[in-house]
Amino acid sequence: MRAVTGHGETERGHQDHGHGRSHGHDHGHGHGHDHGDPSAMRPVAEHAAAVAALLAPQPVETVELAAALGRVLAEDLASPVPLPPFSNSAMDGYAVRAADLDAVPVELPVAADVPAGRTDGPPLQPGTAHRIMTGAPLPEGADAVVQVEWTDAGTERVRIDRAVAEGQNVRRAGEDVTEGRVVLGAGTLLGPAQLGLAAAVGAGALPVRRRPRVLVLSTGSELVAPGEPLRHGQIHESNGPMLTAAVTDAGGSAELLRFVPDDVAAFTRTLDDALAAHADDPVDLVLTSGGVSAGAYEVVKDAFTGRGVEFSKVAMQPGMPQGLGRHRGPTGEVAVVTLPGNPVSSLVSFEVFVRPALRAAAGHPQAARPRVRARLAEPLDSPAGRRQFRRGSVDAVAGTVTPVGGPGSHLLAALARADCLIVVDEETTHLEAGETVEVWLLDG
Ligand SMILES: Nc1nc2c(c(=O)[nH]1)N[C@H]1C(S)=C(S)[C@@H](COP(=O)(O)OP(=O)(O)OC[C@H]3O[C@@H](n4cnc5c(N)ncnc54)[C@H](O)[C@@H]3O)O[C@H]1N2
Ligand code: MOO
Repeated sequence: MRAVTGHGETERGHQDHGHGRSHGHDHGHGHGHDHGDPSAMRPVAEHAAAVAALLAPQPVETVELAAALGRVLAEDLASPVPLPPFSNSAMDGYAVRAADLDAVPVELPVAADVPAGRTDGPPLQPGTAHRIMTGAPLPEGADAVVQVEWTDAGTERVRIDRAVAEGQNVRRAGEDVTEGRVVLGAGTLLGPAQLGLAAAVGAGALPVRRRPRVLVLSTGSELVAPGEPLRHGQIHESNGPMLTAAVTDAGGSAELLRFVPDDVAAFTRTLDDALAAHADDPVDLVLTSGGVSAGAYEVVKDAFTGRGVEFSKVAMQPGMPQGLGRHRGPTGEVAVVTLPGNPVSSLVSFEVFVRPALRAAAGHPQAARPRVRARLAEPLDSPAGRRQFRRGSVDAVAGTVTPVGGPGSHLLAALARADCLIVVDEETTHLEAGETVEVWLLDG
C-alpha cells in the first residue's frame, strides 16, 4: 500500500482511473533515464524515515523575542494578566455616564483630562465628563465614551450632540484574554502575531526548540567560488549557497564550509577540522553534496564508506543516489546525509528528506510542505519505478499546475522559476493534461 499524505488520504485516489495513464509494466520505457534496477531501489518513504530518525528532537533554549521568529514554542505560555489589562477608551473623546446623555444635545463640565498612560485618573462624578484619549483607562463611574467628533471638543465644558449606549467605545478588561489563560500552546510556530501576543502578555523571552545545526560541505574538483572566473571545465559552486539557504529557510542554523576537491584526505580534513571547532557547540547534521554516484572519483562515498555511512539508490527522480548514517568524527558521532551533486537533485532531495527532518526536530507542528491537488496543464512522462518530482508553477485559483522545464537535474534556472514540486508516483509513466496530481507548495 502507498503512504498516506499529510491530508490523511492516499496519495493517489481511484478517481484517476481510465484517463489514459499507463502503468509501469512496459519495460522498454524509461530505461534511458534509469541508472539502476528500480525494483532494487529503496522506497522514498523508507529513506525519508531513516533521515528523520537521524535527528533527535532539539533541546529547549530560552531566547529573546527578537530571536524567536520562526521558532517553535516549547512550553505553553499562560498570560499572567488579562488583555486588555484595564477597561479603556477605544476613541479620543469624553468619558461619560451614558445615562447623562438622555437628552442630547447636552453640556457637561469637563472635570479631568485622561491621556493614555495616566495612572491616577479620578473617578467620574455623575453629570460630568472627562476628556479621554484612546487607550487611556476608563475612569471609575464612567460607562461609555463619546468620540470627539460628536462634540464641540471643549476643554472646560463640552457640548455633546449625540447619545451613546452603555459600553460604547469601551474596551473591556479581559475581553481579549482572561488572566491565566494559555495564549500560545506548546508547538506553536512563532510568527509576528504570536510574538506580538507574547510581548503583550509581558513575556520578554520564550522557551523554544533549538535550531538544528548543520554543516554544509560541497565537493568537486570542477568547483570555483561564485565571483571568481571560470576556466573551461569549471563551474561555480552553487549547491553550498543553495543548501545553506535551504537549511536556514527550514529553521536550521547552517554553516557553509569551504568546498573541497575530489580528494578524500582534503574532504576528511575539512570535515573533521570543522567538527573539532564545534566541540562545545555540537553539530546535529553534516550535509554534503556531490561525490556519491558511480564515477571514478566519488569522494564522499570513498571517505565515508565503512565509517558508518551507507549509500543506496532511492526510487526517485531526481535524487537517486543517496547516503546517510553516523560519521565517527574527532568529537564523536555525527549524523550525515549525502545528497547528489546535480543541483536540482540536491535541492529536491533536501525537500523530500532533509527539510521535513529538520523541521520535525525543531518541533514544527507541520514538518511537510503544504500539499494540494491540481490538474496538469500539460502532459507529463515519468520513469517507471521511480517517484518523480517535477518542478512546476501552480495556479491556485484555477487549480492547475504547469511543469516548468524538463526533468533534467541540471536545470537550475527552471527550478528557480518554479513554486512547487509535482509528484508523480512510481507506477505512473504518463499523465495527460487535465489529470490530477499531488503538488507540494514550496512557498508555504
Ligand atoms: N554511471 C552513472 N553515472 C551517474 C549515475 C549513475 O547511477 N551511474 N547517477 C547519476 C545521477 S542520477 C546523479 S544525481 C549524479 C550524482 O552524482 P554525484 O552526487 O556523484 O555528483 P557529482 O558527480 O559530483 O556531480 C554531479 C553534477 O553536479 C555538479 N555539481 C556537483 N556539485 C556541485 C556544486 N556544489 N555546485 C554546482 N554543481 C555541482 C557536477 O559538476 C556534475 O555536473 O550522477 C549521475 N551519474
Ligand atoms: O537523476 Mo539524479 O537522480 O538525481 O539527477
